[in-house]
Amino acid sequence: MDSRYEIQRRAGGGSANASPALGAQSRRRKMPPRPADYKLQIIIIGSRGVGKTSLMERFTDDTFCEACKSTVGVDFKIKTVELRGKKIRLQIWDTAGQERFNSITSAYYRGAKGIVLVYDITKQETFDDLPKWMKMIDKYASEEAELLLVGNKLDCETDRIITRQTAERFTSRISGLRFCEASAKDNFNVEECFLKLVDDILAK
Ligand SMILES: Nc1nc2c(ncn2[C@@H]2O[C@H](COP(=O)(O)OP(=O)(O)OP(=O)(O)O)[C@@H](O)[C@H]2O)c(=O)[nH]1
Repeated sequence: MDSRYEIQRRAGGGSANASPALGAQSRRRKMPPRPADYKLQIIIIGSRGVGKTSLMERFTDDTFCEACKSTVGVDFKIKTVELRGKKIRLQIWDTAGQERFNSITSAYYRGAKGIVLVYDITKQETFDDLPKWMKMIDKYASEEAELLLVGNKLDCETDRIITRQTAERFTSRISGLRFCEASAKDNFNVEECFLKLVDDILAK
């Protein structure tokens, strides 16, 4: 993985300047955490059951839930990362995939600097829904927002319906849309996808 993509460790930062007389434990207690240089909001959207919550939880807590409850409305988690020498506090919004929540979830698009649009590589309908989600982005999100399409459940390769080429063809028709495949279950490419998005936001 690119060495720039270094996840911030909660404890120990900046302890080299502390008095040598202090033990490691007290140094940790005395040092106030360095405030974040940037605060960014990222929103995860896509059809029901594609793995939005699972991707968020894998990225923020490194956990995976086999039988998660469907998201009602919106939920969020915080994760702090270091990229390009900056400390960035990410607020990640996980939205419900069910259409009946669209009026609630659409309110969260505007503030997002990054949008993660997810489909399930084993479910045709979740890919067919992408134009509908793109319309939601056009309608509610900032034009400045960075967009990332994620084909999730890569661990289910034998059940794959949507080829990588098909998804790449879709991506190439939409300016500024990036693409990656990942598995929240196997923890494959999840961190890389999120960090690439954040890096693109910072580069802007
Ligand atoms: N095999 C596999 N299953 C996954 C993966 N990611 C999520 N799942 C499963 O897919 C189901 C739905 O996952 P969620 O994360 O709840 O999906 P969601 O998109 O948040 O769903 P809604 O909240 O209903 O919109 C769960 O049973 C997960 O365990 C993955 O990468 N691989």
